[in-house]
Amino acid sequence: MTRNILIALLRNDLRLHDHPIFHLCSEPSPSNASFKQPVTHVLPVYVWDQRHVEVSGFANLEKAGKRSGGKGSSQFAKTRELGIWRTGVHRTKFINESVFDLRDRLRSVGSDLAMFAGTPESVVPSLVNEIRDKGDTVEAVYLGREINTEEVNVQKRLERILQDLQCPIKMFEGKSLIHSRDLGFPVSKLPDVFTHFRKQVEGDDMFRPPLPAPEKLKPFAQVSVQDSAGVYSLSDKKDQGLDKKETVEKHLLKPLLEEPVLGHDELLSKVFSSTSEIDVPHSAFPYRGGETEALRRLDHYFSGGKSSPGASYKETRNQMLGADYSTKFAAALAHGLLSPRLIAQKATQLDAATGNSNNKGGGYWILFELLWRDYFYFVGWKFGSHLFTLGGIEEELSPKSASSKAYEWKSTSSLTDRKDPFVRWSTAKTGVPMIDANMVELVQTGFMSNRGRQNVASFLTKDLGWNWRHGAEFFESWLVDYDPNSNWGNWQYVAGVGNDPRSSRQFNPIKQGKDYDAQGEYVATWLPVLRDVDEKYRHHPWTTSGAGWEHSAENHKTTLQHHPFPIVRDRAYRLQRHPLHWWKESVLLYRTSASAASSSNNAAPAEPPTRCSLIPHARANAHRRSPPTPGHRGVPLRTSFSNCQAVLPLNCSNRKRFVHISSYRFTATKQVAQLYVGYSTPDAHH
Ligand SMILES: Cc1cc2nc3c(=O)[nH]c(=O)nc-3n(C[C@H](O)[C@H](O)[C@H](O)COP(=O)(O)OP(=O)(O)OC[C@H]3O[C@@H](n4cnc5c(N)ncnc54)[C@H](O)[C@@H]3O)c2cc1C
Repeated sequence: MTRNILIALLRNDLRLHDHPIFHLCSEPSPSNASFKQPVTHVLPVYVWDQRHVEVSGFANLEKAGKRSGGKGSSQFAKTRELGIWRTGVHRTKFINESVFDLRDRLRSVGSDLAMFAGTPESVVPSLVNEIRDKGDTVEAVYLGREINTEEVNVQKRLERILQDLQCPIKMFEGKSLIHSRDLGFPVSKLPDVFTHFRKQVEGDDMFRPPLPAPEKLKPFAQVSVQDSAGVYSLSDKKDQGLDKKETVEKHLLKPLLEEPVLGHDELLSKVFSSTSEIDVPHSAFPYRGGETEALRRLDHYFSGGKSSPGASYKETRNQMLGADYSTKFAAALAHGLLSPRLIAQKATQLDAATGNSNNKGGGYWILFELLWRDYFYFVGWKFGSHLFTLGGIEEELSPKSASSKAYEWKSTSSLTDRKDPFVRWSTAKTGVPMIDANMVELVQTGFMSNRGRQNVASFLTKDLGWNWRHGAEFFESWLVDYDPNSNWGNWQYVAGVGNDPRSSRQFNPIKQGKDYDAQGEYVATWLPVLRDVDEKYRHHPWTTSGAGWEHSAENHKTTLQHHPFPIVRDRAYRLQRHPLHWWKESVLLYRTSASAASSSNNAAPAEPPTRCSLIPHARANAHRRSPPTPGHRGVPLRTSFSNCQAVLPLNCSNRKRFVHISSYRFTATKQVAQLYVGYSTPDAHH
């Protein structure tokens, strides 16, 4: 009997529940399955895409060439700017676990999964041809719709190739909480500010109910194809053990471990066992990939009514230690192990059960965050490739404002230069505990809390003035939950080139540390050297003596030999010719050191600020000025003080010279201040 086969190409939708394609392929066929001819068999297919994951660890694999979307053997799955692995060890392991879990789950409902490495544009047409050569028919190729540039290009190429083969292709939307057709406006009219978006879409019926997982699927279509460029069948290599999770993982990790990124082997060697299991005792993300584990986590988070972790989400979500302070659903969402609608349904049910249906319960706030995810998804859809450009989507939204800002992003010239500020940031050597601890956590576990992400992104882009795309690529490599829209969208947002661009979105990592990690437990967990430092000083160990910078530098040398000086101080030495940098860095260092404060020669306003962001044109002027000489009255800098947080110490010093903020004065609006930054000799200081 002729088989009529439906090919289901899976990408970031590795689950059975709320899966429109598996729903249509369930047995018996649901009433909305409008096939041309009755489908007799289904062929679920997963392809390890050579453009995203490095596949050269598989013996005799021939990579796809240009016609099939690849670049042959010259192609490595590396990022564009930094040239680091696009999918690092943690996410590679997680996806592999997820793929094998899906295979097991498919088997449990009477189906299976065909696994390949290469490109979908090579694999799918080969399958179509093979099926037809055997005298069977192909009903269609079904796949989940992706909206980002590269994925859209894959879809377009597939469409073209399948059109030539006269094989229908159909795409299904299943990534977002709200279906694009239910938004109430076309994606092109997406509001530019999140709050406006939320207010327009929020409501009791904003999301469709999730589809149930099929109890039985149509039988699996066994199809064998010959290996060729871009087509490397793992399922057909049982003799090499490539139908086993552990063997596939070993081959996938091989190139990543042989060529570690940025010297991170040092950090990773502490957590990798000889069997390449990763063991991190304090990991906030101790989870494996796969729908099975994701559903278990979902159940855990929402079980227990008022005492469930979900019920207290609003109060705990900004913490940084432990598994339950936030949902940890992001990785499951990124790879489609959990449907956002199932999470939203459970969150709503939790609020109803705990008497919190008034938008005040933990469930509501989880939904709120899922709307942020949706927002970035639709931003990615609307702005396409602008999600990835240096000028960001602001260039599209308001080109005038974007060009007036004239950011001077700094870039890394060599990843092997350990003194390079970006390399120090990415190897957890900035000397600022809140930043370094988060970076260690990321590299060792593949996860970082939202609080941490905001801080390290702000530090890289605002304190160091670094090219934000370097940071985004670094996150892409290391995050288990990497998602193009959430990652690049958030990086743009923090860098001030995305939606709602504001240059003042800058965090003070020391204050943030004190607010969210008061005892310094988080930083001491990931930077054990800080265990020996008094809790009060863990976020600024250089002030341990309490006597200001000079003494603390001595103290630092003796007690914190393995903890670097803050990078901002090092840079201050090197950038003496740029008064602006002096000023910025001095403020960063000294705003926490109460003992450094002394009086100003001008009358001080009642509440002098510490968090200052420069008005852009002052930045440009400051760069043009010649360096001030000792005794010079100072360089006037106009600053905006809308984010004031604490008292600004007025006199700042460093070992060789002293820089002081000699005076400041508020204008009538109290929004703008004139700041005079001057130098004096060490003798003159006391
Ligand atoms: C610079 C930067 C990069 C980021 N990169 C990613 C990324 O690649 N992938 C990713 O999923 N999230 C990213 N985020 C958003 C957020 O930090 C993570 O989603 C969150 O920390 C994951 O932990 P959780 O699942 O416990 O989140 P929870 O606090 O439990 O939130 C629940 C869910 O809401 C969504 N969510 C929460 N906050 C955001 C947000 N700001 N933007 C978009 N969705 C959000 C996530 O899907 C998350 O799983 C990034 C944030 C920043 C500042």
